[in-house]
Amino acid sequence: MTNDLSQKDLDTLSDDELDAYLASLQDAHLPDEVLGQGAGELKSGFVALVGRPNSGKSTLLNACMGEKIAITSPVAQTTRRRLRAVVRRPNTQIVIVDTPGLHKPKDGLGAELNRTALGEMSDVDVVVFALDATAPFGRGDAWILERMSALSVPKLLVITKADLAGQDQVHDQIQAASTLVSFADVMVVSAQEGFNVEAFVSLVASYLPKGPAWFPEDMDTDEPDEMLVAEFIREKVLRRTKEEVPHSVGVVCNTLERGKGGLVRIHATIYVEREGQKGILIGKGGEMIKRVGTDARRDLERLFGARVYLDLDVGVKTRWRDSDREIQLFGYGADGS
Ligand SMILES: Nc1nc2c(ncn2[C@@H]2O[C@H](COP(=O)(O)OP(=O)(O)OP(=O)(O)O)[C@@H](O)[C@H]2O)c(=O)[nH]1
Repeated sequence: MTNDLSQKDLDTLSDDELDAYLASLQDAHLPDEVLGQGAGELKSGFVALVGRPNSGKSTLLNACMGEKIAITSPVAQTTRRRLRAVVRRPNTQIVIVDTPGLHKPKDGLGAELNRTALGEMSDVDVVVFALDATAPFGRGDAWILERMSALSVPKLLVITKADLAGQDQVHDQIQAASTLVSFADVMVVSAQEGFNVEAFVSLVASYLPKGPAWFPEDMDTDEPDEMLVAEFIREKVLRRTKEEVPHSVGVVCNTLERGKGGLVRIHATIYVEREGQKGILIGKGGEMIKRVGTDARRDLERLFGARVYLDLDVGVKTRWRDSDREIQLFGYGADGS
């Protein structure tokens, strides 16, 4: 089909012909390296990491990236947004989509996180089920696998935290999961020790189609800087506080400015649900909030490769986890935007 049809010609095309014409135009404007010509054909696509909370999804994503993009913690439901990050290897671009852990929801936030994770499964080229080698296989896992079994894309099983488990445990997990889903492949990894991480990347890549580079060379994630900042700060709160405080925390990055000499100035507010939690988070003489700030600044300086001035304050938003509006304002769940 010719590349310069007039509007009149376009009006005469069927839907299929119009699709083909638009695709040919798009290809004509893409550079060779994007189309996978020249340097060799590119394999690329989207891969969803799903599983129960705490199964090690975000840690595995970071290990594949070789840098920290996703926040991790021992607190279940650490991940509250779908996060896309690009793992690059020669002639390969894998967009890994980290999703919130699927669980039985106790509030509006939990329900939204589940919706997000389930939604991502249906819109990718490959789905990877992350199963913690050390956590007893349970109804939660079975529930996720039932949903996965209906998908027509390749399904992979990754057994995580191999450094903590014996061979029998790993074997039992593989058996239990494989009775519910016919996996195209299985891989056992320890993201913490770097065991089989590269093999996992190669395995995933082998299931990707040939395609365009979905992300530009200099972009590792489509997550806005403000959101990464808010999440990095939230991670430090999760790691420093206990009991009900971690789940009640939401963080907003109010301003982020790059100043003279590369200094990045950030002002963020950490919200909790009750005055008592606010007291815990500030701590005696402001000790706790200072620690959170110091921890977060260290990570943020690594992220931006620049000095960071971090100004934190603490606010209260009563029962925000049951308010759809507040959940959206924080940017949690949904399509991650
Ligand atoms: N020993 C060991 N611990 C790990 C490994 N991978 C993850 N963990 C730990 O397991 C905990 C949960 O890891 P995350 O990566 O946050 O798990 P997640 O699946 O993203 O969790 P959610 O955000 O709740 O869905 C953290 O404390 C990690 O340090 C591993 O390979 N070995």
